[in-house]
Amino acid sequence: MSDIKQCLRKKVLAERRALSFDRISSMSLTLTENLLALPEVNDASCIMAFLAMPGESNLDEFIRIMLKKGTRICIPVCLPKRQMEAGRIMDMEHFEKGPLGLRNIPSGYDVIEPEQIDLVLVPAVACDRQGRRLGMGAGYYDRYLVHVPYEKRIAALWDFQVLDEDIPGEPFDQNVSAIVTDKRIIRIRKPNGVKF
Ligand SMILES: Nc1nc2c(c(=O)[nH]1)N(C=O)[C@@H](CNc1ccc(C(=O)N[C@@H](CCC(=O)O)C(=O)O)cc1)CN2
Ligand SMILES: Nc1ncnc2c1ncn2[C@@H]1O[C@H](COP(=O)(O)OP(=O)(O)OP(=O)(O)O)[C@@H](O)[C@H]1O
Repeated sequence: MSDIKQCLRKKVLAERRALSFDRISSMSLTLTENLLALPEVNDASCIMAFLAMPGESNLDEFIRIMLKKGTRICIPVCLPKRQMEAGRIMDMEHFEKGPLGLRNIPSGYDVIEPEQIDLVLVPAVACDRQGRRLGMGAGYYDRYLVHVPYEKRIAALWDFQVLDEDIPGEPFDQNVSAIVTDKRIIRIRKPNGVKF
């Protein structure tokens, strides 16, 4: 993996670790508002979200609102060989402790196939303006998003994680078509003839 990627990851993760509780609370509020303003969110009957690890963009309130509205919500479940599947959640309780401070669903969940998902909210350590994403470095999302059309992939992260500099692309990287933060909604212009 490129040194530039590793260096960027380290820098942004350090910024994330330094966030105060109050700052996270206020950023979560506006991120939730921006997500709720997306037509894709209102049109979806099934959304794959994620359960934030400490410091990460937090979708908890968004998920609660969508569950109340009757939208089906699923979250990533890590499988062997760095594969993932989408497990359905019915509420925001009863999780188990996973690595990196992640909350995992206990076994017995319903698996939702990628074809049934209308929108995937993708976590990222950083994104650039072209929709290239830098993740935790395990490639889980790169493998999963192959099964999800480009238009259905939207990154949800804190605004300072959107970088002005380009993230070096690698052949297996899967881009997102939009980025939602606590401050803005960025639509990525797909260059003519380019297939992601
Ligand atoms: N909220 C959220 N959920 C997510 C992701 C994410 O970025 N954010 N992922 C995005 O990809 C996947 C999880 N990614 C992971 C990436 C690395 C390790 C990992 O390195 N695990 C080490 C233990 C590390 C530790 O505890 O310090 C290991 O299993 O050995 C685990 C999960 C799926 N779920
Ligand atoms: N479709 C794929 N098939 C096989 N290997 C892959 C695939 N996609 C990515 N990888 C491998 O996964 C590793 C991690 O990729 P990368 O650094 O882009 O992860 P990331 O996007 O930062 O992490 P994540 O998706 O877990 O958040 C790379 O070394 C790459 O070789």
